[in-house]
Amino acid sequence: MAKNNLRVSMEVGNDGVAVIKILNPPVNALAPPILAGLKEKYAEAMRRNDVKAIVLTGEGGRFSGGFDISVFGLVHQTGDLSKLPDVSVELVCNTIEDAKKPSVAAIEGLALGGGLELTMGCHARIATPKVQLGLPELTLGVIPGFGGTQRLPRLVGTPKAIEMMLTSKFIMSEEGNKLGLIDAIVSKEGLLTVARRWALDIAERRKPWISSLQRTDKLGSLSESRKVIQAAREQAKRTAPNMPQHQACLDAVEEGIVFGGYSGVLKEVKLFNELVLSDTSRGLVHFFFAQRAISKVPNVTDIGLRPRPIKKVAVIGGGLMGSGIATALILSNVSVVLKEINPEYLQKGIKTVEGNLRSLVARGKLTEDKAKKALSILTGVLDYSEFKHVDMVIEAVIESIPLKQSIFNELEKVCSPNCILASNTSTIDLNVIGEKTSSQDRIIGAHFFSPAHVMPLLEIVRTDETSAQVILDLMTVGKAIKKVCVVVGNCTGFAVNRTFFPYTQGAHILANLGVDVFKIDRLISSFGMPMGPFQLQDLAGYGVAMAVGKEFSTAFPDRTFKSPLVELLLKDGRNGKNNGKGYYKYEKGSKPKPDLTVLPIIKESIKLTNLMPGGKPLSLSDQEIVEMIMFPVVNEACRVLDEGVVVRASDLDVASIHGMSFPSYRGGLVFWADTVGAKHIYSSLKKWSEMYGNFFRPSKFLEDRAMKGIPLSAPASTSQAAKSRL
Ligand SMILES: C[C@H](O)CC(=O)SCCNC(=O)CCNC(=O)[C@H](O)C(C)(C)COP(=O)(O)OP(=O)(O)OC[C@H]1O[C@@H](n2cnc3c(N)ncnc32)[C@H](O)[C@@H]1OP(=O)(O)O
Repeated sequence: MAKNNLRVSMEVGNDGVAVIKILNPPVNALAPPILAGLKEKYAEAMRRNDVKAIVLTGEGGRFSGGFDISVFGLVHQTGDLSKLPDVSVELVCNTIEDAKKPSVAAIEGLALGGGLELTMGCHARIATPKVQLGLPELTLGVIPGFGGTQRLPRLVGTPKAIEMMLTSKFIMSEEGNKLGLIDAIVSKEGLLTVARRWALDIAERRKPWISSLQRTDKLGSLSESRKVIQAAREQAKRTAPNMPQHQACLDAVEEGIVFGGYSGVLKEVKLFNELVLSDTSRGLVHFFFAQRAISKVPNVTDIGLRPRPIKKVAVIGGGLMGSGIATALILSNVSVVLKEINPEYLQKGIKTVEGNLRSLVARGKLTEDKAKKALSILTGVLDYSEFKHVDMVIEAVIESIPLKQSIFNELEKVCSPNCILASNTSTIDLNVIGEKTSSQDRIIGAHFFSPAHVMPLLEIVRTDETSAQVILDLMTVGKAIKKVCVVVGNCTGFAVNRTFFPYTQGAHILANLGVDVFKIDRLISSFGMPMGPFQLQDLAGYGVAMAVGKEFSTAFPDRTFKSPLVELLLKDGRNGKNNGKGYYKYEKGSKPKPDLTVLPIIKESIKLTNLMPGGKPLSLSDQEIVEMIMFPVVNEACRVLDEGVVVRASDLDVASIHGMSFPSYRGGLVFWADTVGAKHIYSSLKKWSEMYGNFFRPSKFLEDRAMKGIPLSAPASTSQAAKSRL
């Protein structure tokens, strides 16, 4: 964030209105100097006799994106809470709300978090159309801390306020106006004029002088409010079991309703200060900045290149992946030519796209109109004649090297020389795919995760030859279709699948050591993964497990564990969720239930592998079970970092969260590993490798860092950087 031009200005007009303006591009974050500046300007406005009222606004078309999140980072590093200025009582209550001159907020663009909280301390709020209003603090592991938990319920009612805070979703100014959060919506041109007049009207008592904190008219009765809060508590227990900020937010709301707004404000500050220091906040704040860092790719985004427009994309293959990719593109207004090899497959592909859109409409995520519009820019084709007009091709056919090579060979002939040639392969080396072409500079991996129109991650895989322009173009398309794009180097499994291949294998080792598979799944779910490794395998289907297992055992034979279990399950007629029979039973309309008839099959596998020391099942603590599954994943992440497959460790954090649903409140895989400590991970893996074999053998990178006490996330040394694949 640019710090040099950060300031608060004040201009007093002939009408007696002081316009106080926040300037801290790009989002007018409320950094400590801005908050100090606000206090200073307010003091001046109170002193000056020529000031009757105040308009508070933001420069550059945005009111404010809230408190400066980098200050949380500083608090996390130092543990020093004094870095958090007293804003809630000092500035919002005493300086703005209880002032002897009224304030009106003039809001453009967005008012989020502390930004919205400042406006709620004002005596009225005027906004332009389509302003984003919200309190997303829970996504940072804290609660609103400038009085938001008190004033929002008083302005929009308790149920809506709780919904807005617990989901962290913003509303638009139009809805805010209906709810009573916004007093009037006016055009951009009229904003300051109306706000000034409104402020004077309050000062001269033509309009009511309302302090939000004193209001009670929207709170409803105590018993009603308690019911709403209790229901929210129950829901949060289910949806956010490991996140303390949800219950804390409800505690603050409840305090204010029971004991009054000011008590609520004091409770809120207390809870806020406790939460800022929590591991959850540390993880989520790290994740916030990590997500923003991925868009900065050295020698790609910092060399003055401009993205070329990508308006039309050809997708080859209408299977699950191809049709998902096509859906993602047309949903964001990118025209798609979907190619298949015969009318039957083509029809099936188009039907899948239609089905994807229908299910989004059914879930209220898309309107009928938008679905129709999206379909209107999809064309099905059986040959390459349309390809000369496309800006990019994404190949999404089965994982066959000769097939992919022949397709890329053909593409080179039929596409324009500037067309980007992308493959959605999840395993095959891109250099091999492009081997028979002379277009290596425009060949790139576009690795979507299934279902491609739902999963947020797009791994952009570059080779040594891929040009910076092509990488930038794919990053731009990815962003346009609302994907989180992480640029990675070329290796088996790329960053995510490579890092996580030991996840299932570790689980299989434990199963073969006699640990209950359902217990493993339960513990891994409580760790924060959406489901355990066995349920995940059921979901993906055993065919995938076999294919992926083969790929990794070829690439990394020294450390793959070959479990006979999947083959035995297949032999028993099980194929996971696909046929309703796996480790779990799948019946329509009910949750998967552990299928105890799988136990003899696991026993057979145990017999074949003969891993159990003395033939007895291993007795492990819950923590050891989680660690024996997650530490090998960290170990592989270390190799990925060592080989420079990602630009920075935090990219792997983002990729693990968006690609594998690793819990965001743990900050991502590497961040979490550093909270556990390299030393403990290393010594545990070393011990297990001696007991159970090479699968657990710690990598050199992990060993080095553990010995030297360097965090795994620390940037690579010069010698390591030299090996980078990026
Ligand atoms: C006490 C209070 O209750 C506590 C708080 O207020 S906590 C803060 C609550 N506010 C938020 O959570 C909003 C966080 N910001 C956002 O969601 C989005 O940045 C946004 C919707 C404001 C803008 O999105 P977008 O236009 O896509 O820009 P985006 O790339 O995210 O951000 C632009 C830059 O501003 C920075 N930024 C955004 N909000 C920031 C904030 N509140 N503090 C510090 N930096 C911030 C980003 O890190 C990024 O910096 P970079 O260019 O150096 O990478």
